[in-house]
Amino acid sequence: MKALITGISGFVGSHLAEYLLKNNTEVYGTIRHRSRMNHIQHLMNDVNLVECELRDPFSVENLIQDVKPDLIFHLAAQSFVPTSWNSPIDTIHNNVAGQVNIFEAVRRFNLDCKIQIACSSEEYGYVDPTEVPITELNPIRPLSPYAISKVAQDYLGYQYYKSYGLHVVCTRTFNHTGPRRGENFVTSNFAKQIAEIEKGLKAPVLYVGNLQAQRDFTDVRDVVHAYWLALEKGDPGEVYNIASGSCCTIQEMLNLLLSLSTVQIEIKEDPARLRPSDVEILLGDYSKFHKKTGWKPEIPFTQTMEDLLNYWRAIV
Ligand SMILES: Nc1nc2c(ncn2[C@@H]2O[C@H](COP(=O)(O)OP(=O)(O)O[C@H]3O[C@H](CO)[C@@H](O)[C@H](O)[C@@H]3O)[C@@H](O)[C@H]2O)c(=O)[nH]1
Repeated sequence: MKALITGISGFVGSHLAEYLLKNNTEVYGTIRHRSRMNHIQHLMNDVNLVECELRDPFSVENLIQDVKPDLIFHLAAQSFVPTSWNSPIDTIHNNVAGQVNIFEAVRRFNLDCKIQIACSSEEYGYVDPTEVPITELNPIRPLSPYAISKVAQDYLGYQYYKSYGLHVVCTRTFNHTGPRRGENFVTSNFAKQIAEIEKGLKAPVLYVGNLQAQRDFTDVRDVVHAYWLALEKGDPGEVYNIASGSCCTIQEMLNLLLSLSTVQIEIKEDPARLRPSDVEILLGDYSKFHKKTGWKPEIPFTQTMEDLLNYWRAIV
C-alpha cells in the first residue's frame, strides 16, 4: 500500500508519516525547495520525498503520475488563521488551487485511490453558545479567509465525488496539538514562551491574545490515527468531525501549562495578537466518526500539554 502525504514535513505530516510507517505502509511525501526538514530528519531513510509545488498543475501531474498512490492524505496548507488576514488571496489560492490540481491529476490519470482532505472546525465559524456540541449538520459561518479556503476545500471534495466519483473523505478537525506544533499556534506559543522563561532566555512576561475563546483540543497522535481510519472505513463524499468532545478556554489551557512549570510569570495582553473576528467557541461532536470507525481520542490533554512543554524545553 502506497500513501502520499502532501506537506509531510509539517506538524501533522511528520506524525502521520510515523504512524503509516508503523503500519507497514510505503510512505511518499511532498516537500517544497524551502521546506524545513527538522520534523522528519529521523525518517529520512524510511520515506520517499518528492519535490512538488502543489499550486503548479504540471508539478502535481508529475507527482501523481510518478507515485501512483493508493491513498492521498492532503495536509499541505496555509493553516495559520492570522496569516490569512494579512494575505487572504494567497491563503485561498494556495489551499484551493493545490487541491484542485490534485483532484484533476487523479482524474486525468484515472487513478483508483482514496483521498483524505484536512478540513477544519474553523469552517463552522460563528457558533451560538446554544449550538454546541457542533455536529456536521451545524451551519457553516466562516469568520476568516482561512476558514473560507477550508469551506472551499470541503465543498470541492463533495463536488468531485458527486461529479466524477472520486473517493474523497473530508475530516473537519478541531484544534490539535502536541510535540512539533508550529510556534505560532497558541498552545505551542505559550509553551515555548514558558520554556524560554525557565531557561532565563526571556523576561518572565508571557504575551497573550484573546484568552476567552474556547477550543476543543485533540492530541495530534490521535488525529493521525483518525485520518488513517477515515480512509480505511469512512464513506466517500462524507464529512466527519474529529474532536475530543470537550473544550476549555484559552485561559484554562494557559493555567494548565503554568501549573506544569515552577517559574513565576506575569501575563500581558499583546493587542497585536487579537483578531478582527475570533471564533469564540468550538466544541465538537465526533459521534458520527465514532459510529463509523470506532475512533475515540486516547491521549489525555494534560499528557499532550506536558509533552508539548517538554518538546520546547528540549529545543530552546
Ligand atoms: N495563535 C495565538 N492564538 C492566541 C493567542 N492568545 C490567544 N489566542 C487564541 O487562541 C485560539 C486558538 O488560536 P490558534 O492556536 O492560532 O488556532 P485557531 O485559530 O483556533 O486555528 C487552529 O485550529 C483550526 C481548527 O479549529 C485549524 O484548522 C487551524 O489550522 C489551526 O490549527 C484563538 O481563539 C486565538 O485568538 C496567541 O498568543 N497566539
